[in-house]
Amino acid sequence: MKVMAIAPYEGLKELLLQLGEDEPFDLQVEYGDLEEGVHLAKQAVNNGTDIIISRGGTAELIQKVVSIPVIDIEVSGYDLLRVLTLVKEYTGKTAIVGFPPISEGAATICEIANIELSTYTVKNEHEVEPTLLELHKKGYDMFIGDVITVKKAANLGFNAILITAGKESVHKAFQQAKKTHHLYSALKQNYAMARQILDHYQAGIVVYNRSGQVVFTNRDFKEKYLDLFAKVIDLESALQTAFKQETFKTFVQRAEEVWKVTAFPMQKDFIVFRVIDVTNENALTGTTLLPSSNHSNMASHHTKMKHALHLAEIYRDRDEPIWIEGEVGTGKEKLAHFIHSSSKREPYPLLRIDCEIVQEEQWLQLLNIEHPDATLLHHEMGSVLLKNIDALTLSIQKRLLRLLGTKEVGCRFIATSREPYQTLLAQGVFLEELYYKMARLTIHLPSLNERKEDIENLTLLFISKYNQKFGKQCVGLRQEAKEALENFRWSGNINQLKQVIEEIVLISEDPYIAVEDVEAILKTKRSATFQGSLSLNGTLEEIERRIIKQVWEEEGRNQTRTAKRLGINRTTLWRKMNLPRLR
Ligand SMILES: Nc1ncnc2c1ncn2[C@@H]1O[C@H](COP(=O)(O)OP(=O)(O)OP(=O)(O)O)[C@@H](O)[C@H]1O
Repeated sequence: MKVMAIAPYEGLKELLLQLGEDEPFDLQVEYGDLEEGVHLAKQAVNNGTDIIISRGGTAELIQKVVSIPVIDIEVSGYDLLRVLTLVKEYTGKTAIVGFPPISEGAATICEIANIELSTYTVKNEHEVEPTLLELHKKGYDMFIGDVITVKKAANLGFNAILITAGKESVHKAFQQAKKTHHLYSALKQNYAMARQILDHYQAGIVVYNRSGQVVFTNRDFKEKYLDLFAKVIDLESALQTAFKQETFKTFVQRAEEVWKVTAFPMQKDFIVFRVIDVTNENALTGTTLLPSSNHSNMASHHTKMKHALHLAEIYRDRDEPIWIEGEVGTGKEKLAHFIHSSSKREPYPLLRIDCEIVQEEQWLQLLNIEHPDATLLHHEMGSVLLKNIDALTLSIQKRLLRLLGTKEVGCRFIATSREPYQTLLAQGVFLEELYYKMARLTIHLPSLNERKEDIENLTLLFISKYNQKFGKQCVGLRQEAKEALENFRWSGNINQLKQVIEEIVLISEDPYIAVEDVEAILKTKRSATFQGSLSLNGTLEEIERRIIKQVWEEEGRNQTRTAKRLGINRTTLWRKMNLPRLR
């Protein structure tokens, strides 16, 4: 055991050296008062000292800055008795000025030994000087106290006697140092073991205090996450949430990596974060974590579309689920990305669940109420896009409803539906209760045929995109080409327009797209109709299925209009084509 004793006055250094000779530990003694003592203590810690011994104010200051045990050589009754006996015969007026342990102890001894002395208590260092001055005015000319009192009195030119430490006090401090070291060694060993376990733990561990300072990290965290963690996570709100809700769970997307983050409070003032890299874990088919991105190009000239964008801006920072309705390819998903990426949840990714693709068993994994780590429950801080929610089977709808009813789900839901909700409810294919839960805020997107005034701008946008892709230099559209696009019936909406422009840009040779190129491509789209090249091969059931699919595509994948055009009801349509999987 290595002990460093820091004596705030020279005499104590001598006593410590003398008594230390009989002790079994390795003792080094230095003289140093207050700040000087602190400086020595810091050096001692760096040199591998196990325990520090000091006295009074110096010990107190050292205790605040070092993380090893500091033993105070307390003022004992003997120390007081000695000094009181010394001044007993002094004829001037004497006062004892000190912190409570000194002043109260002295008062008791004076009473027992019948010594007439006044005692004054100070609560901190700054009170010493005014107290001395005040007492001096009252006629006191001798003061007794510890190093601080004596130094201040000397500075003011008053007489003062230091309460020095006696042998008993120093012996007691040595005993205490040995006991403390024994206890501290055991704790140190436990700590080292815990540290080793955490360093071999296959997850990054970091602990923050309330002010956002790191107080602990394990090896995995230091190696993999240290530089980026505070950048990819909104630390202030993460700490606030974890303190408030006792938990914080989220996924974080960083370039190609996906991290699963879980946090919880510890001992009131700290938050422990566990970070696991789940990039290579098998993602469920149909679910994707998408980083937030910039979607500034959604502007429109169309009144209804402008209204939809205005609503999106109002809704983005609210936590209620949003239901976006619109025909196939009208930009529902794009709007969902815009809402998420421009919201307060932007630091976290958007979990996209394609309800047409995700299978029943996968849903069980996503919605597993019994499992606290179920993906949906874990994505508390981000947004979840339920793409084409109208394709959910009733049994999954019931499970989702149950989950929403039993657990606090922290993520913000955005659902998109190709079918108008009135139809879904009237046909009984969607649970009314779930609809009202998921559609607390609603946005309707107009079809492209309704917003012809946007066709030109969208076309220019897509031209620039495909110029880049194919190395072309198209700079615009001829008037007739633009009119041809505006007069076309866009059953697949923006999605279809985008695909058409891709083909046009690819075949076009002129800087301005000619109407002939547009017509050539649009013709292929039109010819894919009933009368056109519909194959009559296969069984009657297969041909019927092909016809239904054709009409469904032409009607913008709208089940109601498809059913109406074919003269059958929606339930029959569902049964015949198992529509949700028809893509
Ligand atoms: N305002 C827009 N500006 C540019 N591109 C857009 C815009 N809106 C939609 N798109 C593009 O059109 C395509 C279809 O959009 P999106 O997937 O968002 O439609 P959707 O309504 O969700 O489709 P679905 O009905 O198939 O789910 C995407 O490639 C998207 O990038």
